[in-house]
Amino acid sequence: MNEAVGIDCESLSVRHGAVWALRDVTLRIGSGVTAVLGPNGAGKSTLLRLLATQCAPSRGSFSVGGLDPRRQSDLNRLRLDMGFLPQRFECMEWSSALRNVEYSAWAHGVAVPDCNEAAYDALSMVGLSHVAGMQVRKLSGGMRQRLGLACAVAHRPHVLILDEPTVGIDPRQRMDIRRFLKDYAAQGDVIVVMSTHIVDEIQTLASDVLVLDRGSVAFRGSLERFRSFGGERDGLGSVWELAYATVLDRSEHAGAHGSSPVGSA
Ligand SMILES: Nc1ncnc2c1ncn2[C@@H]1O[C@H](COP(=O)(O)OP(=O)(O)OP(=O)(O)O)[C@@H](O)[C@H]1O
Repeated sequence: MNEAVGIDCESLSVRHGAVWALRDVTLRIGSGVTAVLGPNGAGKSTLLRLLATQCAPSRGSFSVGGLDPRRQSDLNRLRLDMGFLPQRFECMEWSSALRNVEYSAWAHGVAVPDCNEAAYDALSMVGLSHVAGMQVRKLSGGMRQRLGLACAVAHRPHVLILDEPTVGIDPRQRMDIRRFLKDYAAQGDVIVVMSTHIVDEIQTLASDVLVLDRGSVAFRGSLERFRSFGGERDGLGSVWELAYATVLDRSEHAGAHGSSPVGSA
């Protein structure tokens, strides 16, 4: 995969009964880290699950580097080059952390003799080498989250889809994970799409920002452009939180008046 490669979404929509969890999302996600923000229920997890090929859209389509997941051969290739950390990470509770990561590496096409080294590398990357032999059920919540990240990256995918990867993790470990993700994305031909409610963490990590609101794109643009909505600090929130609030306010206003959302692309 090269620099020009990205994820192209065309009118992506997901409907659950009467609820449109995602509505006509058309955008391109390039290499680097794209942070996905939005209120509870905005459609972030739905979008990430779609991109991770865990579900199909009700309408619309997307492709990754020209691979169209509607074609079985493309889907197979795509899944081997993709890592996904879902919001609720499930794994083999009675097996060791190492076994779980080895399994994930193997399931993503790593040759059997290489799985052990790949798993150790991944555990080391997320700071879990010291619990490699421990049963997963004995890990703390934050350790589990990091294990999920290790499973997602063990096969060194070019596309990494992460649903709130830093939730429940203490501040120091959060910093380590941000550093890890930044380094991972800096390989140049890697696409990282991650959702977060910790708006401030995007400044150290993201190159691009996507804000969803009620299933639609409320903002899509560079980190710098997003920041320009932040104005001056008023003591209640950081410039990033203010930018987020401004974008959502404008999105609500635009929705109420039937005009285009802020900065959508
Ligand atoms: N399986 C489902 N059945 C019915 N409705 C669903 C289902 N999954 C999601 N939804 C609805 O779709 C909308 C988007 O949900 P989604 O989980 O994508 O939001 P989110 O932005 O990830 O929220 P959060 O920040 O709380 O994780 C919500 O209204 C949710 O209730």
